[in-house]
Formats: sequence, C-alpha cells, structure tokens
Amino acid sequence: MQGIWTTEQVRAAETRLLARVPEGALMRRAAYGVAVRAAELLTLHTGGVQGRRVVLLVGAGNNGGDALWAGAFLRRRGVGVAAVLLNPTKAHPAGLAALRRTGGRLLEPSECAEWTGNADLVIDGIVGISGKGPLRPDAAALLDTVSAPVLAVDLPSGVEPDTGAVDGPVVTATSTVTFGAYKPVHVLNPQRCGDVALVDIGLTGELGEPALLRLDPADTASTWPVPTPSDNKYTQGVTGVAAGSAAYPGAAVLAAAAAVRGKAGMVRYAGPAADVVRSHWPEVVATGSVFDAGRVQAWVVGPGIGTGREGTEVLAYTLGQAVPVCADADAITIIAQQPDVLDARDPDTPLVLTPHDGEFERLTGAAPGHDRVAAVREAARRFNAVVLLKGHCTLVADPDGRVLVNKPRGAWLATAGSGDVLSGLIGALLASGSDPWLAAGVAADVHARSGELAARGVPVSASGVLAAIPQALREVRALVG
Ligand SMILES: NC(=O)C1=CN([C@@H]2O[C@H](COP(=O)(O)OP(=O)(O)OC[C@H]3O[C@@H](n4cnc5c(N)ncnc54)[C@H](OP(=O)(O)O)[C@@H]3O)[C@@H](O)[C@H]2O)[C@@H](O)CC1
Ligand SMILES: [K+]
Repeated sequence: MQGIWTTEQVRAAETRLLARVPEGALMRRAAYGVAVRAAELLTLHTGGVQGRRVVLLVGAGNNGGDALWAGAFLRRRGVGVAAVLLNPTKAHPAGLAALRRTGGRLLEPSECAEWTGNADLVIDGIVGISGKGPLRPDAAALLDTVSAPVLAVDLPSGVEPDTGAVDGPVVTATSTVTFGAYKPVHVLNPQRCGDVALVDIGLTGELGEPALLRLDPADTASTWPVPTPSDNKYTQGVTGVAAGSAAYPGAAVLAAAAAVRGKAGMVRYAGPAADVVRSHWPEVVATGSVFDAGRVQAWVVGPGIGTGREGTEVLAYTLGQAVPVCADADAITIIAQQPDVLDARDPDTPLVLTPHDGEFERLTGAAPGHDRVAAVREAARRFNAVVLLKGHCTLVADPDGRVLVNKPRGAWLATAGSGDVLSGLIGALLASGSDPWLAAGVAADVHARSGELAARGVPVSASGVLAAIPQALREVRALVG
C-alpha cells in the first residue's frame, strides 16, 4: 500500500530531518527533482531543452524557493528562465541569489503577462504545504494568460493541501513533483495535479504512520480470494443477497450476479425477485424470503428492498445473523430513519455501509463537506462500521481510523445499478472472511477497473460493468505475476 501523510506530519518530519542535514540541502534536492521533470516536459512538449523558455511563478515561501533553485538548475542546461515574484520582499533569498548567479531574469510587472503567455513551460512555485485558500487575484490573473503546460512544485497552488478542496481559482497542473511523501491533495484531487512524481529527499524514516492509504494492484491481487485444491463450494464462504423486489428485480439480479462473478463458491438469493434471479443466473440458489435462505457467511442487504416494514424486517434479520453485512441503498435509508434497527447487530460483527453523498447526509445528518476524509472517518467511528463513501475518489474508513483512498478511473461508473454490482462484490469478499475494510477497498478497486474496461470512453451500463469483472480480475492478477 502506498502511504499518504498530512502536511502537519510532513512538516514535523522535515523539522527532524532539517536538524541533521546542511542548510539548504533539502531544498536543493527538491529543486533538482523539479528541474529534471521540467526538462522531461520540455522535451516532451517542444522536442528539446536548450533555448526553451520557462517562467517561474514565485510565492512568498519555500515553495517559491524550490522554483527559484529549479530555475537555476535549468539555466545550467541552457534554458531561458524568467521569474515572476508575486511577493518580491519575501522571495526566498538564497533561491533568488542562485537564479541571479546563473543569469535568470527577474520580470518587471509590465513584462509578466507577455512572458507567461509565450512560455514553453510554467513552474508553479506560488504556494506549497503552507497554502491557505484559493489563488490570490494577481496570481489568478497571471495564470489566465498561460497556455503552456504547468509543472506544480509540491502541489498545485490554491488547492487545499490536506483535503484537495477547491474554493476559487487554482492551478491545474500537467505534472506535479512532490517531495518526501505524497500528501492528501495528490490522491483526493488528482485532476488538478496531473501526473505526480515523488522525489526522495530523505524523509521516509521520519514520517511515522500514514494518515491515508492507497491500494497497489498487489493489495487487490493478494486480498482477492482464490480457491485452494481442498476447497469446495461451501468452504469459500456463501454470499447471501437480500435485494430487489417483485416490481424492481434489477437490483437483485445485478447484486447476485456480481457476487457470482466476484468469487468461486456459492451465492444464495433471498427475496421477491427469486424467479427472475434464477432465470438469469441459474447457479444462484434462490428462495423467496431471507427467513428460509439457509446459512450464509455474509449478507448483502438493501438494493431495491424498499424502506417500509418489509425492508426493515429483512435488514434487522440479516443484522442479527452474526455474519458480516454489507448494507447498501435502501438499507442505509432505513438505518438513517430508524437507527434502532442496528440494535439487532452484535457490535463485533462487521458491518459495511456504502453511501453516496445523499445517503451519507441522510445517515449522519450532514453532507460530507470539503473534508471528506474527516467526515467518513467520523462516520465509521460513530456507526462502528466500515463506511465506503462513493465519489470521484472513493474513500473507505474503518472504525479504527484507517482510511483508504481509491484511484479514480473515470466517471462512467455513475450509472444506474452500478452500486448494486459493487455491493455484490463486497458481499462476496466478506463471505470469504476478508478484513471488511480491505474487502470494501479492493471490491471498489475491481469495480472501478471493471467500469473502466467496459467503458473505454463511452457510456457503460451496470450490466457492462458486471460483464467486465472477470477481465478486471485477470488483469489485476497479471499485474503482480
Ligand atoms: N521545509 C523543508 O524542509 C522543505 C520544504 N520544501 C518546500 O517548502 C514548501 C513549504 O514552504 P513554506 O512553509 O515556506 O510555505 P509555502 O507553502 O511556500 O507558502 C508560503 C506563504 O505563501 C503565502 N500564501 C498562503 N496561501 C496563499 C495563497 N492561497 N496564495 C498565495 N500565497 C499564499 C503565505 O504567506 P503570506 O503571503 O500570507 O505572507 C505563506 O506563508 C513545501 O511545499 C515545499 O515546496 C522543500 O523545499 C523541501 C524541503
Ligand atoms: K505550488
């Protein structure tokens, strides 16, 4: 898994490291990484490095210092470098001296727009991890004149470093070079960061436990259940699906089918759509009611069950069976309206809740807001449940405070029935005994990969996502050999 650290953690780690290294060493390591990436981008976009024009946007702090040093390194490769000092009295003195020594220009205010408009590359050193709020008007106006690729130093200026939130003008970078550790902005707002390169400045040993985690393909591959030669259909864990209604059987078919596609073994369906489910997926053992469904090792409950008395009884029954439950859709609304239904649950039995923003608001009384990580972490603690908050970057919080951030794979998955497929996959993993937090995270990863494979740039249906699950699983397994 890849770790992500908050700006507070990074600053503390930097302070410890700074005490042991010569003054300016960390900044020069960071800036060298920026210069290397800048040269790569110049080559990519203009075919060369020497004689190209780079403009540095330099703010009041060390982020601007990095940009100035990077400019000095680029000068040594024959790049024409000019700097816009947004706050001349506070520009980093050593960085400024280095740029001057190498023949870089400092632009007069009247020259800035002409230079930014004609640059081959713009380096954003306006603000880094100490940034607060959106870009100020002078920087925002300059950025409006830029048509060249933008390389962000540490993070795209104006985006909130710890939440990725945007509240006004911000930099949209082609690439970002960050130092020592990934910060939340890189995984929570990847659209603004472009591709992100991490430069090792020696912080690793100082960082401590990461605040957030992101899955590697190896995590998904190693978590996904694979039968052993001694397994039979029961030993791999039976997934129970309580979903759909006679009027709306689609949710039942999709959730049950995803459980079938996700894992070998057995799936039981229980509910009013039994005939429809059986006719589409004859391998599913279908009955009309949860009360006579037989033993399962995990329940998926909620999609399409309605929020009335029957739905509530079904939810309460599944919660009372002392097996892990993935509660989705109508089940979440029932919990929001009748929190007492959770009394049926043994608190030691895993529960996974999978709200979208609207359901999250219903459940907790407040929308996730700009700090989605804090919101989902608090909800997981409050409900003593794994909470998977759907969105561009799906978040999965465990009651113990761990939070996973999934890589976004396009917005095509926002389609009717897509959530039913996800809950079926989560149920399949819960039935196999996986850690519920990891189960939800890797299920969301495979779901997103399936959506990406099925869509390939055009709209995709939930049935399409379902059909792509085997290919997504094959690709994940192949990635790790
Ligand atoms: N520490 C280290 O060892 C290393 C650190 N490194 C680098 O240092 C960076 C952190 O540097 P930092 O702490 O000096 O602050 P930084 O982010 O440059 O901001 C400075 C000032 O900007 C201002 N400002 C705030 N918001 C603003 C806005 N929206 N729009 C415009 N301006 C805004 C505000 O000042 P004000 O104008 O309010 O007086 C604030 O004080 C880090 O990201 C990395 O790049 C690397 O070299 C590796 C080694
Ligand atoms: K920046």
